[in-house]
Amino acid sequence: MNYLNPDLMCKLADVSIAVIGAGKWGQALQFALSRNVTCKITSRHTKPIEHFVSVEEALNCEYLIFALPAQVVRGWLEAHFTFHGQKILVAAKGIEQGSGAFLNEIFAHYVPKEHLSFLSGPSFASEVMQGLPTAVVINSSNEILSKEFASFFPSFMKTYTSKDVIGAEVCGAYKNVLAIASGICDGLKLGNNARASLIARGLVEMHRFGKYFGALDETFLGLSGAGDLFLTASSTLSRNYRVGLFLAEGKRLEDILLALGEVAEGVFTSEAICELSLKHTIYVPIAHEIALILKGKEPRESVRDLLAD
Ligand SMILES: NC(=O)C1=CN([C@@H]2O[C@H](COP(=O)(O)OP(=O)(O)OC[C@H]3O[C@@H](n4cnc5c(N)ncnc54)[C@H](OP(=O)(O)O)[C@@H]3O)[C@@H](O)[C@H]2O)C=CC1
Ligand SMILES: O=C(CO)COP(=O)(O)O
Repeated sequence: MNYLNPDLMCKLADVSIAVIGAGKWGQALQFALSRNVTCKITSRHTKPIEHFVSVEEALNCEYLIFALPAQVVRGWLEAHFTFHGQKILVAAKGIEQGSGAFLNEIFAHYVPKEHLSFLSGPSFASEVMQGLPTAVVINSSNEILSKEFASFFPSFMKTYTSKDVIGAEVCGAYKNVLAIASGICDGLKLGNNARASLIARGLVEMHRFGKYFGALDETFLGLSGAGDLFLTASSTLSRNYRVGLFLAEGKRLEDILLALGEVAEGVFTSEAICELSLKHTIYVPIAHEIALILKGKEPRESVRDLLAD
């Protein structure tokens, strides 16, 4: 059943929109948007998906949704993208390792700010793929753009809008690191008290980090912050949480990532957060310990250090 009014449905029929990146999230977003619009999709590898098109054809669409891992976005834009008025929704969640650049900073080299928006909130691709109720936030300095993208989403996905781009970005990226921490905590069987404390302290830590970059308090209490953190840090559906579980079992990171076969952004973002916190003197003890564990530190030693801190 579609409850959209007939005028809006006529307009939606003409929308030209494509998803860039046919991984788990890209395919789930295409599935969701296809309830209302004809949504094309493209990817590095050709896939047998309806409305799969070439990169060139996708880039000719008026609306583009980027569902690529954060670490490859800059290279992809450099290789393929020319701006000719497209409106963009960035669906990735991560901070670039090495530069410490936020995605809005990377995209700003290619696209004017008023053409950019960012998706956030608790949204496992596998549940969106089943049409289960999901709430997300579209964040942009351009509220008209946020509302345009919001109008494309199906009724099972409730969309909110916000102007706090940096807040949404920090929350989406930081919670992946905290999900690894939570997976480690559960993998070590430290108990429910420990996990709740870790998630609560994690929320304080990501708030402190985000405030430094100008994020709004309310973003951390809402869907983008607490919502996505609670989801990801407490479910084996999360790839980042599963990375943590396997690290606690003593598995090697290379083997974990190979077996995962999908991106776990927290692995790279933990390093980016450490780089930024060092540069700007921000206290980020959990992200710091996760970065050390990913480089080989014994997880139990990190727990001891965090408790002693
Ligand atoms: N999965 C989820 O539940 C959610 C994911 N996200 C975020 O969305 C982003 C994408 O995640 P997800 O789709 O799940 O990840 P996947 O690992 O499932 O897919 C990654 C996609 O990126 C493409 N890709 C990988 N490396 C390159 C490269 N070097 N050049 C071009 N394309 C590349 C792959 O293309 P190909 O398959 O053609 O090789 C694939 O389409 C991440 O930032 C993630 O945090 C956000 C919310 C929910
Ligand atoms: O961002 C997500 C849900 O909102 C997906 O988390 P994972 O990448 O850890 O699976």
